[in-house]
Amino acid sequence: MYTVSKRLEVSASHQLKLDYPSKCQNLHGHNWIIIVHCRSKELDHNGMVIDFTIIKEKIHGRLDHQHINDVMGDINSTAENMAKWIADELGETCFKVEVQESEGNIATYERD
Ligand SMILES: Nc1nc2c(c(=O)[nH]1)N=C([C@H](O)[C@H](O)COP(=O)(O)OP(=O)(O)OP(=O)(O)O)CN2
Ligand SMILES: [Zn+2]
Repeated sequence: MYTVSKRLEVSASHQLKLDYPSKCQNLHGHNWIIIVHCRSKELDHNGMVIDFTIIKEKIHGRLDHQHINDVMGDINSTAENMAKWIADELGETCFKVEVQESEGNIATYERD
């Protein structure tokens, strides 16, 4: 099994939809650190699990300097939901995504 990991930095804005009062409902921003992990038993004909540049285009290209709520539509822009959304964007080869919102706040999504 081969594994590749790609670290991305995404500067963007969001606001959470919550059923309790919170400062996080206000428009604010983060410099998210996102680590994407992809794996495959076989390499493609280019000798890759997935091209790092493709990961950057698909994720950084969609999220950086955007309003995350607009990109994710009806999905609440929590770090947990962002991690799942990123995994779904990349497809089956992506088995784990870590989303770090700030130094102490990290969410991880892993496929079963
Ligand atoms: N489980 C989750 N909890 C929270 C999320 C989330 O995505 N998943 N997100 C937020 C907000 O986005 C908010 O911006 C972060 O809140 P907070 O922890 O207060 O963030 P700080 O950067 O101020 O954290 P410090 O620990 O004070 O540095 C809230 N909760
Ligand atoms: Zn936030």
